[in-house]
Parts: sequence; structure tokens; C-alpha cells
Amino acid sequence: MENMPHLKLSDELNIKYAILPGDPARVDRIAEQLEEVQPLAYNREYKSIRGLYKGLPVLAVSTGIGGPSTGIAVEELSRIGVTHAIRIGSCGALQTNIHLGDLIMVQGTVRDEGTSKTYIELIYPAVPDYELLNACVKVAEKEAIPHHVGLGRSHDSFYTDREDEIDAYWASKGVLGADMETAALYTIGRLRGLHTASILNTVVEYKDNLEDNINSYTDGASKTMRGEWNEIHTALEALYMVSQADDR
Ligand SMILES: O=P(O)(O)O[C@H]1O[C@H](CO)[C@@H](O)[C@H]1O
Ligand SMILES: O=c1cc[nH]c(=O)[nH]1
Repeated sequence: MENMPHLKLSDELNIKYAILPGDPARVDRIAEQLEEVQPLAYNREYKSIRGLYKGLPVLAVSTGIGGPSTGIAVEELSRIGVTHAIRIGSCGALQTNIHLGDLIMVQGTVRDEGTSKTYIELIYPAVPDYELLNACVKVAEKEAIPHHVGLGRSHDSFYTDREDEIDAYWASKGVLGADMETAALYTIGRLRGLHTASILNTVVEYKDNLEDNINSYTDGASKTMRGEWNEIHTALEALYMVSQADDR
């Protein structure tokens, strides 16, 4: 048994399926959709619980903000035997038809961050596992959950003097939304043989005030909270679907 230095989890858990919020507070809201929940660890930004979804053992672990902490989480999860991981994040939309609480299923993401670059050159794509993302899309379609499928952009900064200009550029290239962790998850996950997907809940509409929206999100605005419930539900259903197919 090896206890991971950051997550403080070991392979004794023997759990293959994980959902990964950025925010540790989201772990408690994931718990509301699981049964037989057990707290596991809380070290730095990494808060973890285990629970059952329709009888399937699932791990929920927060990854913190940005690529570096996400990269560490992906590495340690892979070392303790996790094989499938879905990020349930939040994002700012980059298209005007995407509204608060809409989900973005990230089909590929622009690697505009530093962590994935430390692993492999930028010509390597940041893409999800096809089957896992497809399972997420099928759940959203079946349950009429508002969602969009397309490209994301993962970045490392929030408050530079060029944010509007950068957003306008990527919006003009058809990118749907921006987060900070999907590129590290997809790139490092794939290099380590993990099946990954990323679902992002829209907490800022395009051309809205970023700080106002983030604040209203933390205050529990209903559309974004509904989006969060939907992304957790979608990820859990998708993991369950894929686990059933793996068992056959
Ligand atoms: O809500 P999470 O999952 O943390 O995701 C988004 O929110 C944080 C920024 O506010 C960044 O981590 C970004 O990717
Ligand atoms: O605009 C936003 C909102 C959340 N997360 C981001 O990365 N950008």
C-alpha cells in the first residue's frame, strides 16, 4: 500500500471511477447524489469522499484551481488505480447562445496553459476519451439537460489586462468556453492511460461581468446551481453506463 503524498489516498481503495470538481466545496454537493458516503481525506485543495452510485463505488476528489494541482491529482489517481475520471467544472462561456447553467461537454481544448506543456509539446491534442464523453452527451440528450458539445480553452490567468481581447480571439475561433483544468486532465490523463472527460457548467455568460457572476455563483444563484446538479448527475450516470459496458 502506498499513500499518495498530496491526495492522501492509497490503492487500498480499489475504486476505478472518479469525478473531479475544482472547488472542494463541490464535493459536499456531490455527496448529496451518492449513497453510503464516507469522507476520506482533506489535504490542501484535495478533498475526497467515496460513495455508491446505483451500487457503483465512486470517488470524488477536488483538484483545486489550475493545471498544476490538477496534474498532481491525475498522476496520483492513476497510481491508486483510477481508470475513468470526469471533471465537473465551471466555466465562462465564449458564445452568446450559451446561458447560465448550460453544460459544455468539452470535445477538445486549447492548451493555453503551462502544465500540459511541461509534459509534451503543443502539437499533441488535448482530447477526451470518446466513449466517456459520448456517454455524457447521451445522458444529457436523454434527459433534455441544456448542453453544448465543442471546444474549450484552458488558461492560467484571470486578471491580466488582456482578458477581453483574448476571449474575443478564441470566441471568434468558435471556442465555447474557458476553464483552467481540462487541458491538464486530458493531456496528462491520456499520457497515463486514463479515460477522461470534462463537463463545464456555465457560471459566466459571454460579455458579462466576470466578478459579479462568480460572486452570484458562490451565493447560490439558481440557474448555475441547477447546472451544477446537472453536471454531477450527468457524470455519475455516464460513469455508471461505461462501467456496465466494461462488465460485459
Ligand atoms: O469551478 P472549478 O471547477 O474550479 O473551475 C473554474 O473555476 C475556477 C476559477 O474561478 C477555475 O478552477 C476554473 O477552471
Ligand atoms: O470566466 C470564467 C469562469 C470560470 N472559470 C474560468 O476559467 N473562466
